[in-house]
Amino acid sequence: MALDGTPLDLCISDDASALFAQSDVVIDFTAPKASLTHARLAATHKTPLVVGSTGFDPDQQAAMDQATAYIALLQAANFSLGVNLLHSLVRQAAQALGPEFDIEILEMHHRHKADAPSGTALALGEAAASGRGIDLASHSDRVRDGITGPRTEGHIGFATLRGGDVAGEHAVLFAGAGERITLSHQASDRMVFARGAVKAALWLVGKKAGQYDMMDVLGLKA
Ligand SMILES: NC(=O)C1=CN([C@@H]2O[C@H](COP(=O)(O)OP(=O)(O)OC[C@H]3O[C@@H](n4cnc5c(N)ncnc54)[C@H](OP(=O)(O)O)[C@@H]3O)[C@@H](O)[C@H]2O)C=CC1
Ligand SMILES: O=C(O)C1=N[C@H](C(=O)O)C[C@H](O)C1
Repeated sequence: MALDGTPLDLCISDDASALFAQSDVVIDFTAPKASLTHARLAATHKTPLVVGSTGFDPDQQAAMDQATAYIALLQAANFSLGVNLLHSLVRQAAQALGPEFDIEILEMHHRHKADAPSGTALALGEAAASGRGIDLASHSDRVRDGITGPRTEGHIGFATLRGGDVAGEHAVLFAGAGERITLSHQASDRMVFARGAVKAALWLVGKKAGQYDMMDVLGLKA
């Protein structure tokens, strides 16, 4: 029942298997281990699945990828229009500016966030690395502490802030000699993620098994 008394027609249950069996599509924003369980249930019931959870380690992500042989799986670290557009802008800037510009990615989230750097920061890192033509895993500095020495040339740096109720802020800095460009996005309301996820779920129904992301939904694929 909504606050104004309107019936919501929602069913709340702890039977995930029944949920997957009876749904046209499922949206999951939980945590990596739970999302893996849900991907297995989705594969069993052939139910399309939208996943927003972040913080998967490489083995967990590989297991998620395997599910795409059986179901339409749409996974995205960020369901806002702005961040998905930012991916394209970052790739373009990284390519145009070249290696004389150092790339640093800064993110801030609310005090409850479990994973760092955020999934969005890592995805923006992937976009920058692809614009640069480098592999992110072997060209990133995710933590700096103590006598670190000079910046490692060509690496992409990450910095993480946590506090309060910040919905999600990301900035990608391109720092060169005598000038700096910053591309940034601020989410001021977590509803942008919820609305994006519902849009993605409606888009995913009826799609063949495979891997999809928010760029597919928004028509932003290069
Ligand atoms: N892609 C995007 O656009 C966005 C992604 N996220 C990501 O979504 C995830 C959740 O974030 P957030 O909502 O802030 O986190 P919360 O901790 O507020 O919510 C997580 C929810 O998942 C539930 N949950 C955890 N494990 C299970 C399980 N095994 N079975 C069923 N439910 C489970 C929790 O239930 P309980 O409370 O009972 O433990 C809780 O309700 C994070 O990984 C976050 O980074 C968040 C916002 C946007
Ligand atoms: O945990 C959050 O809140 C968010 N998580 C996602 C991430 O890790 O990038 C997306 C958004 O920034 C909010």
